Amino acid sequence: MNWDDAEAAGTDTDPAGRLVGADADGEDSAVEAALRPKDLAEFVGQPKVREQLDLMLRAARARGAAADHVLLSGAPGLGKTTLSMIIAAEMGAPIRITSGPAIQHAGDLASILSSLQEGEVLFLDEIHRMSRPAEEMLYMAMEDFRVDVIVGKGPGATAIPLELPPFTLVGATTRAGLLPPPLRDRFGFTAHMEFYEPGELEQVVHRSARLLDVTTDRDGAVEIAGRSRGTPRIANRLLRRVRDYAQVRADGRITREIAARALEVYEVDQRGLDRLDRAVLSALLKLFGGGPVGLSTLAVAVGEERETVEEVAEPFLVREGLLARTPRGRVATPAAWAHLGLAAPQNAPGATGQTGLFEA
Ligand SMILES: Nc1ncnc2c1ncn2[C@@H]1O[C@H](COP(=O)(O)OP(=O)(O)OP(=O)(O)O)[C@@H](O)[C@H]1O
Repeated sequence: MNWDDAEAAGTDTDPAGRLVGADADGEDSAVEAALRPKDLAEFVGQPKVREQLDLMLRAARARGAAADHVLLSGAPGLGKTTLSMIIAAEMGAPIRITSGPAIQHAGDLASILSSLQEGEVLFLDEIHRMSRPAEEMLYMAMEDFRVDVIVGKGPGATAIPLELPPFTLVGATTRAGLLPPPLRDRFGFTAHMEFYEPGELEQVVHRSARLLDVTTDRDGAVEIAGRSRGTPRIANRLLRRVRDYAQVRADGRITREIAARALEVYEVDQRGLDRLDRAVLSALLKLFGGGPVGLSTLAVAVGEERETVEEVAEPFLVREGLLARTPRGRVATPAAWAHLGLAAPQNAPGATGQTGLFEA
């Protein structure tokens, strides 16, 4: 598993209710629809993806043809579902939404494909989790707009070809590396969604605040954006919690001070680390002098499962440059000491003469 995959996989297992988890929770699903940008112009950030998609969609529209199949990869909460809806809206086409885990049999896919209208967008979330037979059926559907429906079983089984109307498949995955090359190659356009810059998240916060009818000044938005781990879904969720605080404990307006106080209550620090992230870092620094220490030992020290530390806390700590996974164990970087306000001892990893540790 490479680091990107680890980050993506990690967020799949976010404990329910984790304020800084990137997966959608029940409350998110309810409000996300209202906060989703409706067209490319409203979609914040990802300038390259936007420009490339814009060109592709304009050209398809001019030709009066269905757009090419699109593969969107990237961590949860970065806007893959939103973009798929925008693609449909820009093409003036209806959209059908399903996911890999929902398609366990080729027959499930055949019934969806055979009911598509001409030009319809089929959004297939978590496409890497589709069953093998369904995946193979999809190859032909994507390339030739045709599927073979197998009728009967054993030696008497026959394949009945079924023509499909031209459609656009938008596949989304957190794990592009897991897609078999024949599937990946059938997408005419592939986009990797990056984490958002603080300035972009600030725009997301302003936009959502407007839609939620809450007033935030510039510094308030900056404060929320800085704690949102590069992810619009988290920015929107933190905004909602700060709004609650502003309504109950202040006059309803969001300023830097209100945002900081609110997120202190919810234990999300200036860099977006929550209680679990800080517990891992704190154990690594205070109990093990910054490491190296084995994952199992670290997990016991924080009273969590090994998988929770590895898949939920570590990916973000690695991305932030606070923790490194080395062949000899987990190691805190000099930035970790600084973040927790501790002085690194002379012999801490990263101090003079110890740098080799960080080469994994
Ligand atoms: N570029 C953006 N501009 C403004 N809001 C955004 C942007 N990207 C995502 N959002 C908001 O973040 C929320 C999550 O986005 P979305 O559901 O599209 O993410 P996703 O990548 O599909 O996540 P998952 O992989 O969990 O399905 C939505 O409410 C959406 O409004």
